[in-house]
Amino acid sequence: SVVGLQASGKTSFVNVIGSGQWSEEVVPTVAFNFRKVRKGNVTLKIWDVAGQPRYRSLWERYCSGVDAIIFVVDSHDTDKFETARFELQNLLSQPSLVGVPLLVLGNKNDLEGHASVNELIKALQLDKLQGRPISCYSCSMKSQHNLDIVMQWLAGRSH
Ligand SMILES: Nc1nc2c(ncn2[C@@H]2O[C@H](COP(=O)(O)OP(=O)(O)OP(=O)(O)O)[C@@H](O)[C@H]2O)c(=O)[nH]1
Ligand SMILES: [Mg+2]
Repeated sequence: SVVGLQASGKTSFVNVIGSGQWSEEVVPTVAFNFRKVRKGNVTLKIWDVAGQPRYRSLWERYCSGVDAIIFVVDSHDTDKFETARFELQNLLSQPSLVGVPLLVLGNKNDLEGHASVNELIKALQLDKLQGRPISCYSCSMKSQHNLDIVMQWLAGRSH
């Protein structure tokens, strides 16, 4: 399940891994989309959930029972880190999501002034989280930087 604040790049991520298609013009997601992506021997079934405030109450439902939660952050939009931290910590405090692996993507690292992985760990208080596997990568859907390690991580969560 892919969650995170609006305009962080969730749908761009799904588009890029699904079809290699990058676009500046992506329509904000309404509620959610489901997509199947085949990569080698692995088929990913992905919930791409909308990030605007009115849809955030859907996140928990779409994250329960999944093999991994991907939380996408716009690593260039530092003003939104506090809201991202709040929403992430709130989501992960749900009893239904205990133990579900978490992958945090600091997206848009093609933009000058983006936060590093260490800055994201601090801002989102990822070091406070316990009881689940957690990884955090800096990446860009635009340049496709680090998408290979993201795919490796996801393949490792498959069963
Ligand atoms: N520069 C840059 N822009 C990006 C990147 N990824 C996404 N964007 C842009 O960010 C904007 C929002 O992307 P979306 O993929 O629609 O974001 P979203 O998280 O799905 O947003 P919601 O569906 O509203 O929750 C679009 O204009 C994208 O082109 C990136 O890696 N670099
Ligand atoms: Mg979207």
